[in-house]
Amino acid sequence: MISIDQAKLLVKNHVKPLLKETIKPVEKAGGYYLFEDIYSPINMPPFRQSAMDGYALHLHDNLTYKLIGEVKAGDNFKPTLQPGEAVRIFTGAPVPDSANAIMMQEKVKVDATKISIEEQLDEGHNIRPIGEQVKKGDIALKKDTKLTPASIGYLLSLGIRDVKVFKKPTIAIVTTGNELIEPGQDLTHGKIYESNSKMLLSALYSLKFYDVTIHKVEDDYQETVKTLKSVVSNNDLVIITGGISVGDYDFVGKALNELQVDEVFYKVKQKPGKPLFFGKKEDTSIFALPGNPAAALTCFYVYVYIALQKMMGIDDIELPCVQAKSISNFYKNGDRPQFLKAIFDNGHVEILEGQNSSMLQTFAISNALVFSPEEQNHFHFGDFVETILLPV
Ligand SMILES: Nc1nc2c(c(=O)[nH]1)N[C@H]1C(S)=C(S)[C@@H](COP(=O)(O)OP(=O)(O)OC[C@H]3O[C@@H](n4cnc5c(N)ncnc54)[C@H](O)[C@@H]3O)O[C@H]1N2
Ligand code: MOO
Repeated sequence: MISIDQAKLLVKNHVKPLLKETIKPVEKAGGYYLFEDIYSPINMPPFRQSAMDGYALHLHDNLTYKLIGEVKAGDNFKPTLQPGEAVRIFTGAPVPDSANAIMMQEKVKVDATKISIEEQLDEGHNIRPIGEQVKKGDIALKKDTKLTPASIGYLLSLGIRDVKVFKKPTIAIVTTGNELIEPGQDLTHGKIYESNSKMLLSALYSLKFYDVTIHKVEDDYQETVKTLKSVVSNNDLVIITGGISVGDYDFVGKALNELQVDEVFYKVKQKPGKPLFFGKKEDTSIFALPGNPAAALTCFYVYVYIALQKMMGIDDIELPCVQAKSISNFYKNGDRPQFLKAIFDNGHVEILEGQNSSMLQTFAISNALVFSPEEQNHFHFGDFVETILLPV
């Protein structure tokens, strides 16, 4: 059995960045990382733009101007202004070449075709220059930039419709067990509702990994081999739950062995999630998480998360961890280091009841996992504890 730190390091060392590219419509590229620098195809703004509703002026040394016309947003109208002339203008409208300042309308008195302004203006006042944000041909966004709603808006404002981004992994989730039935079916004796697959799917979606398929196998060796063979050869990442312990019907380990998946580790000294398996077959990473739902989700956040980040080429690859003040007393049984379901709030953390690896009831209201190291078997109210913040 290896330690948690050894297991994390093995995941970090064995998972390589995918470095594959794909082209996405900009609006569907949120959460992806740019595969290459993007050069701006246009100046932004593309023309001298008015920043205010008001009057565009050809400045002279007097506070009175002659009004000679109007330019609205969207107009392709280019009046020529002599010194001392003005046009009515609106926010976003193209400023005539011969106008060199805009006075906001609140500071203008209008008298038919004459206007007077309160004070002299500097050249360029309230005019957004051409290319103020980015110039045509300059780098708009650099390779490796993560696309956010703002960067998507920015790229669209430059007229860019598709972007080349790093491909995200293709992921298969596999559940195992004869006892599993779908919500909606009758709960006959001995059966339970299958929850791990969509719980993990939802965790993947919340991290913006969408290329995910779900596969279900019964506790049957041949069926397990057949399904695992197919998913291992067709995905970058395989996440199996259940069937990895030592029972007579736990076929996952044997099947992975038959498929010549290289075992990187099996069994980690931790609670929950002791029978965690991690292996590789060529470039595919394979995790077999324990079937117990809270153990499966904890292992997802602690280990699978690292693999996902590594595949995306991200260096800062663990979930954020802070020191928080415990508002609970906690006593640990046994010597395994433990991840504890908890609620973090403004520097304080409450360790919840129901820490058993089969229980989601308190995980359902958790937003953090408190780490209880091997050597520490209790926490008291007021102690500072290592707290992993979950992306929920
Ligand atoms: N003799 C031993 N028995 C067990 C050991 C051990 O060391 N020696 N370890 C225990 C620990 S710790 C864990 S964790 C479990 C892990 O077992 P498996 O990974 O083989 O998981 P299963 O037995 O298939 O399932 C465990 C539990 O979880 C439920 N389950 C499974 N899949 C789902 C799903 N998709 N949705 C909802 N619930 C699921 C399943 O019904 C079981 O109740 O082994 C211990 N045993
Ligand atoms: O390792 Mo298991 O997840 O403790 O129940």
